[in-house]
Amino acid sequence: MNDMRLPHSILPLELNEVSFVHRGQILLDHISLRLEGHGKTLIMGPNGAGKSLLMRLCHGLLKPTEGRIRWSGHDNGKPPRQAMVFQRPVLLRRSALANLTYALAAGSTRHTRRKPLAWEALEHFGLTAIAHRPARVLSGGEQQRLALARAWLLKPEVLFLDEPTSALDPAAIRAVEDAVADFHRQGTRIVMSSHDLNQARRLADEVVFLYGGRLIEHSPAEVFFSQPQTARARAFINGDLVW
Ligand SMILES: Nc1ncnc2c1ncn2[C@@H]1O[C@H](COP(=O)(O)OP(=O)(O)OP(=O)(O)O)[C@@H](O)[C@H]1O
Repeated sequence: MNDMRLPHSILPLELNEVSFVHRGQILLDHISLRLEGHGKTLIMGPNGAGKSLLMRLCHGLLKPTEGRIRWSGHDNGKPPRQAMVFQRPVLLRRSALANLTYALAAGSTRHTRRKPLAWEALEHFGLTAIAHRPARVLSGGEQQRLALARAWLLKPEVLFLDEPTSALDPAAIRAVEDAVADFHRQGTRIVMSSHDLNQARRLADEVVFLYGGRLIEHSPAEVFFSQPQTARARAFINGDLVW
């Protein structure tokens, strides 16, 4: 597949004082963040810190209560060249192959191109043997690879992954991490949340650390892991309970 970067980039992604409030509870609190370049950003933080919410807002599934999210300087809502993979993949009650051809149809790919492209993606993600199986009976690892194959077909410039490996065994985790590296090699900007410190050390170029809905640190991975700036990040890295 060709380099996924196109001449007119949707980056930088800029969040300016973004808050998300639900029933009077501040779940994300004045987050300002700028993502650009070609790195892999790991969003880290304890349960309930707001990692998923932050990515859903960036992806355009939710609207901020306050503040502004801009792609490449525009407030135009969801830009087309970004995709999201969830912890539990959302798949249609159809075969694996049909999940892919459906996504291509929704993206208005010509009818005659859909099956060849879908087979190419199945092959790329090692899924040809299960092409005709209903997506919902696939194992967790196969479902996640199918979700990645679907995202791959969209050629996203930015890929959000919300704890994509949290329910998987080591071999399936490896397959997802290899796929993430593959996306990145093809030019896709990665933004991924994870609880797993080892995984973050393996993958991250930079870390965004959230705590209680606030952005506490945003730094290069080597700085975050060797010289965290806050006691909370230090405790998190040491595996202490963070309250
Ligand atoms: N769409 C929503 N509407 C209202 N509240 C929400 C919504 N999504 C999440 N929340 C709440 O916001 C808080 C942060 O949730 P979020 O899922 O972003 O945390 P997280 O850091 O991803 O946690 P985990 O690591 O457990 O997945 C939680 O208290 C959650 O109940």
